[in-house]
Amino acid sequence: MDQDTRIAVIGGGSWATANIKMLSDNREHKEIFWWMRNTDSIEHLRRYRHNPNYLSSVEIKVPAQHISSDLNAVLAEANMVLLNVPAAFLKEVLAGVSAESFKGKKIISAIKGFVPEDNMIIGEFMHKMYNIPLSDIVVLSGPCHAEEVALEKLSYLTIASADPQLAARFAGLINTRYIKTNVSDDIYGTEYAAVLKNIYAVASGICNGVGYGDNFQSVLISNAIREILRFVDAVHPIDRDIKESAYLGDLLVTAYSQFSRNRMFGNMIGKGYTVKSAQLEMNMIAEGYYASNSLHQINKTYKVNMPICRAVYAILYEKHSPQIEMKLLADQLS
Ligand SMILES: NC(=O)C1=CN([C@@H]2O[C@H](COP(=O)(O)OP(=O)(O)OC[C@H]3O[C@@H](n4cnc5c(N)ncnc54)[C@H](OP(=O)(O)O)[C@@H]3O)[C@@H](O)[C@H]2O)C=CC1
Ligand SMILES: O=C(CO)COP(=O)(O)O
Repeated sequence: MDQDTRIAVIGGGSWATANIKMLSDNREHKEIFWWMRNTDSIEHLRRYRHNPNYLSSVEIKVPAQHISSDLNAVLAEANMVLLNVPAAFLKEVLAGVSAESFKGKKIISAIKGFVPEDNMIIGEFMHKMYNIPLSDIVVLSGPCHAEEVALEKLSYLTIASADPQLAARFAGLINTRYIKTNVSDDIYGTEYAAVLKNIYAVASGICNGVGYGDNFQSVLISNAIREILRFVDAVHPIDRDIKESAYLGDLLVTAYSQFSRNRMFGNMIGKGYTVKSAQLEMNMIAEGYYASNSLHQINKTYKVNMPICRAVYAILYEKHSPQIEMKLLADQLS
């Protein structure tokens, strides 16, 4: 791979802002370009060097002329593309982009969600829709919340690719004093686990919202990791240790953290908010809501026993009572 790194970050939310910070703080030479849809935010960033709406304390060091709402222009500058828009909007954002625009570029997905209409993880979607070779795809996963990156709290990222050299190369571009990196070749398992844990974080929030305590939550989460293992083993059976940070760690941080949007969203649902009112209240993305529906569709093929995901789907999409569903679920956990 050429060492001249020109990386485009696509997305303007919290995690994109955190990724910009990590890439900027990392010492390896690189040029960074940034696409976001919000032109007011771009103006603000150019003048004041802070993203007005997400992680606004973070100082942005990307040159003003490298920040743009013209996606094709930003892609044209880059040889690496870090995708970071919520999965539900990825197709819409990429609507005017051809496979040619991605040709020869390395694609890093920092998204933790399914493309809704296609029910595909992002790596699979980019491979199938844009002909990106699997060996040019990198999955960037946690456990890591954007808010703690802003505070420079020590965090670990997992970087998965079928090409170990590419994974190591990207790790070398993002590690810093406060970011350590693990590399993995489990692109499917890393991505599926990162998407599924959002559904369990919603479940964790729902339980809290309806009044269950820490004792029950620990049982819920130990059952959740078994569900994740059953699912990833069914979809992509390889030898993996589910206790590694990319799987168990990401589940734990999202299910327990004060910063988790999925948990926050679930908590509101448990307290009786409708999906719409919870989404409006948050003003941030809870991927677990969309993932719940896609997982329900995907699992019609695999038929994995996933009672927690089934309960979350019933609450979010079939309008079942959170109290009753959680009571029914409690009888199935051990
Ligand atoms: N936050 C985190 O700690 C982490 C997040 N991730 C993942 O990163 C991805 C992005 O999440 P995150 O940055 O946190 O998101 P945020 O909730 O911080 O921000 C939401 C983003 O979505 C954009 N958006 C909202 N509606 C639309 C739309 N209709 N079309 C296009 N874009 C839209 C917003 O743009 P605008 O401001 O213009 O409305 C904004 O950039 C998700 O897959 C998430 O799971 C992964 C690891 C950690
Ligand atoms: O993926 C995350 C942490 O690893 C972020 O989770 P939330 O979207 O629930 O905040």
